[in-house]
Amino acid sequence: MNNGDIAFIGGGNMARSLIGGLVAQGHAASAIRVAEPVPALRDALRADFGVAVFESGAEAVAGAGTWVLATKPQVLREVCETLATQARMVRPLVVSIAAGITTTQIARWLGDAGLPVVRTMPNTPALLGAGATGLYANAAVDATSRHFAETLLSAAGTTVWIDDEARMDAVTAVSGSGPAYVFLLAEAMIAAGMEEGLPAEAARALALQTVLGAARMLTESDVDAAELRRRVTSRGGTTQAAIETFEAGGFRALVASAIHAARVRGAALSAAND
Ligand SMILES: NC(=O)C1=CN([C@@H]2O[C@H](COP(=O)(O)OP(=O)(O)OC[C@H]3O[C@@H](n4cnc5c(N)ncnc54)[C@H](OP(=O)(O)O)[C@@H]3O)[C@@H](O)[C@H]2O)C=CC1
Ligand SMILES: O=C(O)[C@@H]1CCC=N1
Repeated sequence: MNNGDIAFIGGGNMARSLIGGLVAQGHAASAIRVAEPVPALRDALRADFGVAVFESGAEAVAGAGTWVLATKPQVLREVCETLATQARMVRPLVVSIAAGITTTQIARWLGDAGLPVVRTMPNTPALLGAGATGLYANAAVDATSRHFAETLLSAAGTTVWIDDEARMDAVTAVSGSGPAYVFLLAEAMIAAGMEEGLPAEAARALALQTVLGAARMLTESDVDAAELRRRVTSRGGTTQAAIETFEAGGFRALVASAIHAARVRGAALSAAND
């Protein structure tokens, strides 16, 4: 990696997933610096990945050419304003993973409207290198920094560039929050299997392998989701009974409403924390 050390501001769930992905891909742990106020999280990051940990952001960014903003959106303004003096001196490449917060807000809070900022939206499967990340670069990001940001997030899985920043809230709603939807489906399938008489362990083993196997079929074959679904659904059979129940209950509209609510919440986070 070029651009010097990478400083993470915030060492919580998502930063941990990204750091895990980077280290697993062979990125030098000694070149990763993390600011995290919670001592137990700092200790775990150091023990698990060998990264350098600090209590304050000011210490973590010293010598780092790339800053990854990984705190909650609600504290990001304060975090940026604390680092503004160093940002004006260093002019780092800033990579944000915060939901909702725009590149314009980040550059303004860091005290330099011309700062290169890449707004990204990863997801937690990054920990396994199986994440999906949408990226948007503001006009100040040059080709080298764009490539660097993509390399950094590639350690977490697949990357997709988004040209219009307004669409980043839709990325958040589909893939940023998306793992939770799949986990909810898995929870519901396990609970329903138990209600139908399966032992808990059997329900869990069968539901989880089904999610994994179906995800592999979706990604490893050329056949689209609708056709894969049709191939499971024998006319007059058990799947048809289940799918008709989903459709009658408004499953597609419910998914659309949930994803819309997430997108709207992303936009609201931007306004509420400005
Ligand atoms: N979780 C996910 O699946 C995804 C999250 N994101 C985004 O990632 C960001 C982080 O989310 P997530 O990891 O879930 O949240 P976490 O709360 O797990 O992590 C954020 C961490 O930052 C710490 N923190 C707070 N203030 C500071 C500060 N001034 N300097 C350094 N660290 C600080 C928090 O400590 P404390 O708890 O004491 O406040 C916390 O440990 C959010 O902006 C979110 O939108 C993006 C994609 C997916
Ligand atoms: O729930 C959230 O706000 C964050 C952003 C995407 C996933 N988790």
